[in-house]
Amino acid sequence: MGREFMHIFDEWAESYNATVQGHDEQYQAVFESYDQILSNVAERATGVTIEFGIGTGNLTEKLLQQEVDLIAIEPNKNMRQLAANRFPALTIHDGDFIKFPKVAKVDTVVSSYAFHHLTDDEKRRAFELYTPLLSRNGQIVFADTMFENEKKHEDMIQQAKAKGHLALADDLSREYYTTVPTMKRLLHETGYQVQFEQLNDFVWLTHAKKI
Ligand SMILES: C[S@@+](CC[C@H](N)C(=O)[O-])C[C@H]1O[C@@H](n2cnc3c(N)ncnc32)[C@H](O)[C@@H]1O
Repeated sequence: MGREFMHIFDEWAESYNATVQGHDEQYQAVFESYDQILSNVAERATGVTIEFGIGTGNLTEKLLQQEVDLIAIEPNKNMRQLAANRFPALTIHDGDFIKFPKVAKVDTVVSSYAFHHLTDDEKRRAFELYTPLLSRNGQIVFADTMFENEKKHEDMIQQAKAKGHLALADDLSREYYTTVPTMKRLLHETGYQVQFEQLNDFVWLTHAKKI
């Protein structure tokens, strides 16, 4: 579920790695410190780790280097193909944050730049699904665009418009970017304690531990 933005990735897959490297001016601030952001997520992963929305596999590569036991999930066919070419030995499952192959216990759930494709109700549903799957000290580690509050979200849309970054402004208005207080509430209500860290002007780290 939350697959309504697939057509964007059909188009974007081929040039995605150029975007994260800063070649698209509109998205430079979103992908500022991209490599460190992904390392920050990967370094926290232990044991059986499920990654949602692997895209071209940039976080995946770091997770494989750390030798976690990885289950890779990606709903977009073009992205899956690019990642499959990069990691021929890895099975990449067609799935999403909510519909994914049945798995036994998981120690870590990770994702980068993807959770905003779910509405807040779907985010809650995802956390509810992960709670029984996670082991006793299980954790969720996500890096994604979020905002301190709704006003900050609106300010960033206006700033993007003022800079002529209309594609970014559209994206920030269209997709389901949430706020830190909402994320905190959803996690508390579904059985987690959580800490947040801001990693650039857009991206926050969410590190939740099952209570
Ligand atoms: C911006 S890319 C991020 C890719 C990679 N994780 C990274 O950090 O570079 C977002 C990815 O999320 C995937 N995606 C979109 N909707 C999703 C959903 N509902 N569940 C899981 N992944 C989703 C897209 O297909 C795409 O590969």
